[in-house]
Amino acid sequence: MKGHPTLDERASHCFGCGPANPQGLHLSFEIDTTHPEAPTATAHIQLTQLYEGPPGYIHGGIVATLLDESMSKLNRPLSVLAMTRHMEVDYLRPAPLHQPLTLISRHLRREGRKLFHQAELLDSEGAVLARGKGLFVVIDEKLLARTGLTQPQI
Ligand SMILES: CCCCC/C=C\C/C=C\C/C=C\C/C=C\CCCC(=O)SCCNC(=O)CCNC(=O)[C@H](O)C(C)(C)COP(=O)(O)OP(=O)(O)OC[C@H]1O[C@@H](n2cnc3c(N)ncnc32)[C@H](O)[C@@H]1OP(=O)(O)O
Repeated sequence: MKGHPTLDERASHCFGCGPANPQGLHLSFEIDTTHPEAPTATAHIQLTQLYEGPPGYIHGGIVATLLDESMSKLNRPLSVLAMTRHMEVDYLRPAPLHQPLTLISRHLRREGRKLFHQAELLDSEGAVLARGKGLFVVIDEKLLARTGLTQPQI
């Protein structure tokens, strides 16, 4: 790694998706840009007891993390660097550990530097366990430069 690290290099310890974080969730997403104005991001997950909240179920903070991470993955296909400014979560049903679940996010609309996304956590039968809505705000170059980061190829 020479010179300033790129964002991808610095993100390798991201709790949600960083491959180098031994404590992280190691989420991996498939991005679908069939409709470039409305990309989606999908991940297939199955969590262990490390992430337990209520006995047998995923901790609510982890559910929020899953939804946040999933929505954040829509920013790059939309060619922006953005951070979560506001998000809300509906916990509809307890999300079980040790079972295959699907995480899917989609871009809803953009208003200037504000991007509105949505994400859902689904069980294997397609029932929605949790839904998040997020406002992501495009970060400016000054904030990025303050962290010593350079832009990735987006
Ligand atoms: C620090 C550099 C980071 C560089 C990396 C950047 C991106 C990351 C990309 C890849 C990273 C790889 C791994 C992924 C990592 C994490 C994934 C999950 C994502 C996250 O986990 S990321 C962490 C949590 N995140 C934060 O740590 C943000 C802290 N925050 C800030 O740093 C500032 O907040 C900022 C810069 C975001 C904006 O700051 P700001 O000063 O420019 O803008 P302001 O806050 O004023 O709001 C803007 C407009 O939102 C409107 N507004 C507010 N609330 C509203 C609501 N409820 N409904 C409707 N509109 C609302 C206002 O009304 C205004 O609207 P308007 O402009 O029209 O007036």
